[in-house]
Amino acid sequence: MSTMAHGRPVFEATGVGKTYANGTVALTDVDIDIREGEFVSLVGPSGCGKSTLLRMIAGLGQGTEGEMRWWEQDFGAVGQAGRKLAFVFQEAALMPWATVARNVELPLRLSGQRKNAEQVEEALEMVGLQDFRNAYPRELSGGMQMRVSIARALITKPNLLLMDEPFGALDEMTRAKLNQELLELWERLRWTVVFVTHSVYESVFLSTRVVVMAARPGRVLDDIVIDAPAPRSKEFRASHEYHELCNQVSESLARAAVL
Ligand SMILES: Nc1ncnc2c1ncn2[C@@H]1O[C@H](COP(=O)(O)OP(=O)(O)OP(=O)(O)O)[C@@H](O)[C@H]1O
Repeated sequence: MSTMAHGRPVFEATGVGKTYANGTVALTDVDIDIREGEFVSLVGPSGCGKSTLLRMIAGLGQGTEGEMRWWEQDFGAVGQAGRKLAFVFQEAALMPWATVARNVELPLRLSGQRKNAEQVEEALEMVGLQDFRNAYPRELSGGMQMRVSIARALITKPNLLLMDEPFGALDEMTRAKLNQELLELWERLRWTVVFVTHSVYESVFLSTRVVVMAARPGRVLDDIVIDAPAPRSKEFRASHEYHELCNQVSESLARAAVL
């Protein structure tokens, strides 16, 4: 899987810094290079700038220093064929008055597209929610609501999927199940993913690379390649290799915490 690091560049940041208007230095001198097909997790102590960086990759907020490139171009090129990105937030953020199908369809409607039934079905099928197309969000568990949120991102057929702690609010069992499902989708569809998490275990299970960040000011401390082959499953979680990698990320995080 490490060979994928040689794919074409999807996102590159060089010397990127971000100082908020109130003077908080959220990021300083960040260099990061994300290649096609990678699954990159951002981990680090609270306040190290993970969400800030993810939002900047999404074009939601500019840096105050440095340079960012998307598919070797500026942000203006994002949205064209082969250069689409989608964002999944920690909260499922569904419209409570609309059915699952209507929620999933939203991005297509917002872009003025009609006759979306087939694509809605396809997206629902990817997350295993075909039988819930007419249900309302309140009728679903937290894990199912998050699946709807993921389907709503997938319907746009993104090339780059940005996920900000999507499973942070779920119980361990549901989280492990959704990790497995996400990985299976990633193995099948081969998007590039940038994933923010607080969980070392989750980051190692999912990623081809774990980027460890430190706080005050937010910066990249370590970049750890997770060179375990796909498909990853319960056996990988139980393996010696997995635990070794988790230790490596934990040690790096411990260093980040005392900096
Ligand atoms: N809109 C804003 N205005 C001012 N400061 C902000 C803003 N958003 C974030 N910050 C600050 O920037 C720093 C980085 O925040 P950010 O949310 O990116 O970190 P994080 O690593 O995602 O944190 P967490 O793990 O707690 O979600 C923090 O000190 C935070 O208080």
